[in-house]
Amino acid sequence: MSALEKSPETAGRAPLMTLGGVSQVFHTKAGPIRAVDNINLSVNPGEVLCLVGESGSGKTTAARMAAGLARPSSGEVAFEGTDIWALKRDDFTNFRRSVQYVHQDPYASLNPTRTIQQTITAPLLKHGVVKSKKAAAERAVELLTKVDLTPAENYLSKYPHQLSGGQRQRVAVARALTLDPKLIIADESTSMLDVSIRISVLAMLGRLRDDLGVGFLFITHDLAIAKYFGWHGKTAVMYLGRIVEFGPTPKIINAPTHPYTRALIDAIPEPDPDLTKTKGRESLRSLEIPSLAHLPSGCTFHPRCPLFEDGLCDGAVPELVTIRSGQSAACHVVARDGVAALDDEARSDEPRA
Ligand SMILES: Nc1ncnc2c1ncn2[C@@H]1O[C@H](COP(=O)(O)OP(=O)(O)OP(=O)(O)O)[C@@H](O)[C@H]1O
Repeated sequence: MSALEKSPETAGRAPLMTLGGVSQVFHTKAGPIRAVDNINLSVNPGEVLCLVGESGSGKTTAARMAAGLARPSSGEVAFEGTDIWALKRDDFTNFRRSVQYVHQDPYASLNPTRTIQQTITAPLLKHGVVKSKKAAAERAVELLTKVDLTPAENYLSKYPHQLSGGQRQRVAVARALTLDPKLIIADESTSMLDVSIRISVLAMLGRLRDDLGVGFLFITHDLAIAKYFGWHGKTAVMYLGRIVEFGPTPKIINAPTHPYTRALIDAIPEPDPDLTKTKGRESLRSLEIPSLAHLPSGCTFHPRCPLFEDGLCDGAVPELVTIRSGQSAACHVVARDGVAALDDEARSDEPRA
């Protein structure tokens, strides 16, 4: 199944969000760089889609296009079946209300001169969600309680600098909920927090995911976090602007079919250092990530890939094709030989050359 195909239960309904053949080119001093290259993705109502990849793989650029914060160089971003860049002004405003972006660094996104109450009530009043300041204050208390900032009254008069990182992130989530979004885009929203706080914020987000039925586009560089948050959803793995593997999260974690996904999974540390898996790293031909300004030909993973075959992998760009039910990968060797190619690699210490 390609990233755009619909599952039987959603067939006939437009996905909530679709990125169709979307690219983003930035013109830099080093020349044009294709930060996102022709990606296809969709999120259905209430579904979690995790976008995973190393730093610089294009996750934030893709997320900003999904949120309507940046216009793609080519391709279509559709919300509930309609191209967002063809929407009339009022409809675009409604779209922006329906899709809320929760940023990695809440300190940068919360206004330092506004109290928490002002932060939460401003969008409620601006968009006419409530009729009076009193109703807005009551709703602020409800929303702060929803994100586990209790008793909420203790937080209303505080400023962002008086809160911890975890508390600020909860305020950012509460603010995102003010306009009853249908989709929340959470961009590395726990990566700056200490581990124990990260887990409690993730647990809170997980509860909202289950209780509110909101769709999530969940961006992380950490497959372990995608596993935790998106187990019942789908995961797309990005590498240098392209999607290299897509499928249900349990399949991506337990039975990855792209050598890059396997390397990412092998790099997840085990709690016991003696058990730390490093095999994937060892079998990579190079640890260096190529520059977007000078991309390798063909499959851009080929200079690092343990399955590299001369003339095949450095030729054409591999398409994302179904490898097994519901799971697709962009790898010439796996597309040709099936997952047996990966088993061969596991049996051999020597990379193919
Ligand atoms: N406005 C811009 N102008 C030029 N280059 C940009 C711009 N925004 C992003 N890039 C480049 O595009 C590439 C992808 O960046 P992006 O932030 O989308 O990646 P990412 O996967 O989200 O990484 P990170 O996890 O570090 O945020 C990077 O090489 C980045 O330097």
